[in-house]
Amino acid sequence: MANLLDGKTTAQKIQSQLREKIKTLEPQRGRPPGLAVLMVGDNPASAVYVRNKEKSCERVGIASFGQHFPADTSQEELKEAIANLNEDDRVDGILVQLPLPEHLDAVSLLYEIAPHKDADGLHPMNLGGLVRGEKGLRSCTPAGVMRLLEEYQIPLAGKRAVVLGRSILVGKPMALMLLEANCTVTVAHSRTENLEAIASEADILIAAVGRPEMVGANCIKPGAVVIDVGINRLEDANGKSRLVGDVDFQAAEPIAGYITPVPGGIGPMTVAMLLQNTVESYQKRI
Ligand SMILES: Nc1nc(=O)c2c([nH]1)NC[C@@H]1CN(c3ccc(C(=O)N[C@@H](CCC(=O)O)C(=O)O)cc3)C=[N+]21
Ligand SMILES: [Mg+2]
Repeated sequence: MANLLDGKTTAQKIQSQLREKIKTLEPQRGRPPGLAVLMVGDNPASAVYVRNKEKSCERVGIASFGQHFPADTSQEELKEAIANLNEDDRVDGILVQLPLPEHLDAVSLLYEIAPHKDADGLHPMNLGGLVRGEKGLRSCTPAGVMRLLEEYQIPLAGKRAVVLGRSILVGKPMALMLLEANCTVTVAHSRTENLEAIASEADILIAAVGRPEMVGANCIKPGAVVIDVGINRLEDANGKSRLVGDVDFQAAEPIAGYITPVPGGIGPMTVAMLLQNTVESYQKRI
């Protein structure tokens, strides 16, 4: 049976370290770090994540400046809200919760966030820094994956990594971070031919496709490190909802060497990295 990569415990450890850091910095600074999460509309999954983020902020001592906008909010109104937060000295991190309602253009909004307050690492400036291998704010989910691999001292240099998915939020930055860690990286996606054959060559397999339990036994090399980034809410016959990843955990666990659970894997690591990015911006500001 595979070893479990415990994101929940690791995230708690990171959060306690951040809490200690804030305790020493806050008296010197005269204010706590601040994070603003902007949510538009009533996507129930987003509402859960945003609530989790705010609870975690409270636990470590980060002030929340979250704003919840109605579904029919205009692009201009959001731009103005971001501009105000850019100017607000109490705010160190800004995040626009994705996905946004159809009528809004997420890509152009991400340009509006001041790069030094970009807690999600999605501003073109920060993505560009990642491409160039510079230090800077990093996308939270792939950063969480890297941090968890580091925690368990998984060797990466020279290993074959396969990323399933090519989103701007996860797949693309994930591939670049693995490349920076000297993996040999392949990105596979919905148009990839022979996906199973490619996946099963991976020493490190990252599943970020957004399809419940799509990655099965035929995708996994014996002993591989399997990282499940998927968060899918399924309803069972009794109408009860349960959370599953992109990996068929039951099928994968006997084959993999290491595996992340869902829940308790990359989800909590994502939140921990968001808080860490916020504290990093706070430390850098005068
Ligand atoms: N701009 C932006 N940045 C994001 O980082 C971002 C986003 N948009 N949109 C949505 C996704 C999803 N996401 C999660 C965060 C925490 C959990 C999390 O805490 N999951 C818990 C369980 C939570 C539950 O019970 O529902 C776990 O996996 O153990 C999951 C998913 C951040 N996202
Ligand atoms: Mg895809």
